[in-house]
Amino acid sequence: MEEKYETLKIQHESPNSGVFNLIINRPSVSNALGLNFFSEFPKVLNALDQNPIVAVIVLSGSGNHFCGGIDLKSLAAIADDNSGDQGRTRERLRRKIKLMQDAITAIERCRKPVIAAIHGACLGLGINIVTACDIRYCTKDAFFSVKEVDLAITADLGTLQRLPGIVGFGKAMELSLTGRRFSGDEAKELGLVSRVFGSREELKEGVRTIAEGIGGKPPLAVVGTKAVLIRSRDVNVEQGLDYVATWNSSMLLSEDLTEAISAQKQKRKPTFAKL
Ligand SMILES: CC/C=C\C=C\CC(=O)SCCNC(=O)CCNC(=O)[C@H](O)C(C)(C)COP(=O)(O)OP(=O)(O)OC[C@H]1O[C@@H](n2cnc3c(N)ncnc32)[C@H](O)[C@@H]1OP(=O)(O)O
Repeated sequence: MEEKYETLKIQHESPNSGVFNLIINRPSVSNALGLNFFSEFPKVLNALDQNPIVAVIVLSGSGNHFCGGIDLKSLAAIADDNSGDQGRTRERLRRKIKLMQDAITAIERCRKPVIAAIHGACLGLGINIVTACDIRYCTKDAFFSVKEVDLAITADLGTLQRLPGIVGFGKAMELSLTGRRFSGDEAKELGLVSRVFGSREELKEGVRTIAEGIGGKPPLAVVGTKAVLIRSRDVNVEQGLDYVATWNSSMLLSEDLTEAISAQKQKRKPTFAKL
């Protein structure tokens, strides 16, 4: 994790903390992201996932905005490939889109919770990213837009699949067809974010406290809750219950369980081994 990245920065909250800040780091272009983001992001998330010190990841943006969307300069490079036969050209583009989708889905594949802390603009690609996150918070001055439709793009990196489950089908349709801007307060009303903070400092501090809280919980139960909720979203109740039965039949009996129960009885703070 010492590696340098072009689009991202990693900060450990403090030496004793399980919270790591993953920061989108292209402030000079409002954190607009090009192709290199899609190769760096899943690599970094996987490294954080595999690192036992990491309990929770907080995703934020440097500079004035969370994410100004796809880098409009690189959008042309993604789509502008007309070499060779049409079939092969289209198949190449399909593969590129699938790789970009996988980069966003890496958030869900990461076992550790990923919390989005959003300030300023969260546009297009930004919405694809935050809808894949496990929890979202924002500042009062944050603004959002499912902007793809205005650029003649059918959003293809997850917004149309994940947003309806978060805000409801009708609202997702309205936001995606109009591409209209909406505020942090409306995002809260819609259920897109869980809480709105008055300033960026308050967002940072509030999210850090929440992340530290989750980071202090039994790690097996935290990763289990994320895995089972995401799985249950995509299958029916019976299949979801079957999945959690199998999950718990292999992971319920753990030292975490003994420690959690003892600590509660003894009215002390529990300590858990890292994952
Ligand atoms: C296969 C397809 C996959 C994914 C597709 C995703 C679709 C999308 O993401 S759609 C959304 C695309 N984004 C936009 O349309 C946003 C355009 N930008 C803005 O609206 C504004 O710049 C802003 C983000 C709201 C920021 O406004 P402000 O704070 O007033 O700063 P500016 O002076 O406007 O911008 C500063 C600097 O950033 C550059 N920039 C902003 N956004 C982008 C972008 N998306 N791509 C490239 N560059 C961007 C802007 O040009 C400025 O740079 P200068 O060098 O100073 O010009």
